Formats: sequence, C-alpha cells, structure tokens
Amino acid sequence: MDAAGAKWGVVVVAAGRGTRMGTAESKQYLLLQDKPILVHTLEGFQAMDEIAEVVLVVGKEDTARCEQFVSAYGLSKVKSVLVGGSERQHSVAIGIKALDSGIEWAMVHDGVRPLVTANAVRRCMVKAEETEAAVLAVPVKDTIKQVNETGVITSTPDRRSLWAIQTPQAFRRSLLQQALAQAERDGFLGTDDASAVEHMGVPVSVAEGEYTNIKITTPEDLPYAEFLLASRERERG
Ligand SMILES: Nc1ccn([C@@H]2O[C@H](COP(=O)(O)OP(=O)(O)OP(=O)(O)O)[C@@H](O)[C@H]2O)c(=O)n1
Ligand SMILES: C[C@](O)(CO)[C@H](O)COP(=O)(O)O
Repeated sequence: MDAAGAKWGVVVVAAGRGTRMGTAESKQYLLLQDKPILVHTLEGFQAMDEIAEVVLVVGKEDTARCEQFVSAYGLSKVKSVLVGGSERQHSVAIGIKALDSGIEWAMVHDGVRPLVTANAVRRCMVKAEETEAAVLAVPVKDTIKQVNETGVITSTPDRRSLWAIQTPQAFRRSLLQQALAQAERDGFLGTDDASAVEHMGVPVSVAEGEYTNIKITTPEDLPYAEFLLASRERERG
C-alpha cells in the first residue's frame, strides 16, 4: 500500500529512563541481535521513501552516542538529535518544532517500538491523510476491569470498544503543534500524542496496528522481541 505521496517527518522519542525495565542502561540502548533497540527503530523509517526527515529526541547524556549511531549506521534521514524533556509529551513538543518548516505531515514514534512494520506505518499515514489524525491500535484481547485502590473490581467496560494504542501516531503537523501548545497552556499531560488532540476536541481515528508492534517496557519484552526479529529473518530467507 502506498501512502498518498506526501513527504512526512517523524519525531522519534527516546529520552525516557526506562524505569520499568530496571536496567542500568536505558532500555533504548539495550541490544537486540547486536544492535541497539533505537537503531532498529530508526532503520525502519530510514528505509521508507515517504519519510523525508527524522528528528531524534534523547536524554542529555546520550546526544553524542546517538550522533555516532547516525553516522555509523548511515541514518541520513536523521536531521537533528535533540535533548528531550521530563515527560514524553515535552519530548514530543521539542521534536515537532524542529521538523523542517516545509513538513506538513508528522508522525511520532516511540524509540522503543523497533518492530513496527512499513505496512503498518503506511496504514497510519494513509488514515491520517484522510482524517487529519490517526494512531495505530489493536483490539484488546483480554477482559479489562477497572479496579479500585482496595483491589476490588468496580466495572467491566465492554471489550468491543477497547483498543490498545500504539505508535506511530500521525497528524497534520500544524494540528499536533496546536494541540501540544494548548495542552501546555491547560496543564494537560497525556501519555500519548492523540490525547492532546482529543483534549482540543478534535477526533482521532484508529488505523489497524499489529500485535507484534510491542513497546519494549519490561524485561520479558526483550526475549519476545528477539524471537520476533529472528522469525522475520527466517521468513525473509
Ligand atoms: N521524558 C520522556 C519520557 C519518555 N520518552 C520516550 O517515550 C517512549 C515511550 O515511553 P516509555 O516506554 O514509558 O519509556 P520510559 O519513560 O523510558 O519508561 P518508564 O516509564 O518505564 O520509565 C520511549 O521511547 C521513551 O524514551 C521520552 O522521549 N521522553
Ligand atoms: C504512546 C504509547 O506508546 C501508546 O501506547 C504509550 O502511551 C506510551 O506511554 P508510556 O506510559 O510512556 O508507556
């Protein structure tokens, strides 16, 4: 599937500390098949013709090694490596402003989602070009409960309306920038980019994600990601 032909900018956010992973090294720099997770992620966008530019947002202490990755792995679409903020939303706001002024369409992607496929990214881009704002998502497989602070279930939302949200999240660039500025003014902090757009009252669509587009978050995610990468290599022959 081809995206509609627009050239896109991508903000890859990788300025988190990976607290839930619990490793001394931030999780985005852990190796998957001898390559940092973040490099796998960046290589995915490097390979897509529709992507004109990537802005990489990282921790202050990591800019030098990331600039080194850019040259060592030939990541020529990475135009800048910037220092992120204290929350993901702040890192996104820093990155989006840095995209070239000619970029009209922008995606945000977690540096720790290295397994996203080009087909899934394209579905998200196409949906955003139709609707202005779209995110990858998959229907939840488990029954989800709301549980109170004493550990007692308070409700069981209808699973048919529940989706697990992934990245990329794709927008007309001006819409996302406006939404992030509004969120900042209102003191609104969301855990994803769509939340800021929703906060403005603008609808966000979902595009079909993939269950394998995992966010590497806790230690058990690492062997699963290794397994998925190895399976893909075997399939390619
Ligand atoms: N201030 C922050 C916080 C997070 N992120 C990035 O947002 C993505 C998704 O966040 P998450 O998985 O929660 O990463 P961490 O914040 O690093 O993890 P944790 O919450 O376990 O500390 C990651 O690529 C992370 O590096 C970021 O750029 N800036
Ligand atoms: C953006 C995201 O990856 C969508 O699933 C997620 O919301 C990031 O949230 P986290 O709290 O930083 O893991």
